[in-house]
Amino acid sequence: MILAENLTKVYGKRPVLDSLSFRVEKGSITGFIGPNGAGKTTTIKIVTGLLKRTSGKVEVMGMDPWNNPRIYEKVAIIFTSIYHPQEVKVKEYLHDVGRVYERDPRDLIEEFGLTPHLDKRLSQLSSGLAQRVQLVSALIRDPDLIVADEPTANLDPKARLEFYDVVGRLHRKGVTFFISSHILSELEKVITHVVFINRGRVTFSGTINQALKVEEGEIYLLVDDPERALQVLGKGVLEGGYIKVFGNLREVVDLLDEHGINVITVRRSSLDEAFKRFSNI
Ligand SMILES: Nc1ncnc2c1ncn2[C@@H]1O[C@H](COP(=O)(O)OP(=O)(O)OP(=O)(O)O)[C@@H](O)[C@H]1O
Repeated sequence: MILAENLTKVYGKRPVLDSLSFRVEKGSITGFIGPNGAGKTTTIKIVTGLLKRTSGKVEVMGMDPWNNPRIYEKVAIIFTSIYHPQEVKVKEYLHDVGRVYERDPRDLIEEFGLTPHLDKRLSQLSSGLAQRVQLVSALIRDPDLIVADEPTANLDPKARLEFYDVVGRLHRKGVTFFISSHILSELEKVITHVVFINRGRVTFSGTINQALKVEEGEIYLLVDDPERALQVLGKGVLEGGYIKVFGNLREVVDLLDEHGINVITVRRSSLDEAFKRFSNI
């Protein structure tokens, strides 16, 4: 869906992106993770055709995004807040987008519970509601790919969960996501792939399972027979329904499997720790 090869961006003489290479697989929810100033926004602007790269290759759905309005037919962008004149009313904004993409937005407005808010001005919306309006405006074009730059940065925890709920729902309908964030805790639950960036360099790119793979560490397991699992393992404790055990994930899961115990969910070290490990922080 997205391919970047040796992508660089230099501002003046300052290199901000240093030979970035990564992929966003079709059908994935890829988290783009790095601290402030790492280069996430710069990368996202290049990928969505808003900024010209200095060198390297970028393809989005097989197209070079620079100077290519065709990518906006199938790619939608979501920012932290709506970049649009704030005195405009929700209904004017969404109907205008609908006219551009020749689609009636009324079903989406209803589906996303925006009907009672249509007469509000964008400036009057709570951040959660504003983000829902942005999502609907993105969905009007029926995108195959949604690129989001820190979409939850302004949201309270409840609105963040709602946002990722919608992401999960759209993903099941086939939309691919590339989402930048430095708030990792909720991203971890929803993403399938991850690209770590630090100081303009990609430090890791792969599946979430690869990113969280640790040789030995603390593992949390949800199994169908926790009592027997503890007996089989000969170590570990039960914590809020999960078995917490220190060990090698592969060995632990294989051992339980040999004894016919079904592992329902595995949780390992957090994305935060993985990012630090890959970035040598
Ligand atoms: N127009 C510009 N001119 C010069 N330097 C810039 C420009 N835009 C961004 N930078 C610099 O490039 C670096 C990367 O910025 P970028 O906004 O891409 O990072 P980021 O990972 O998105 O961080 P944040 O979460 O803070 O936005 C920063 O050091 C920033 O100061």
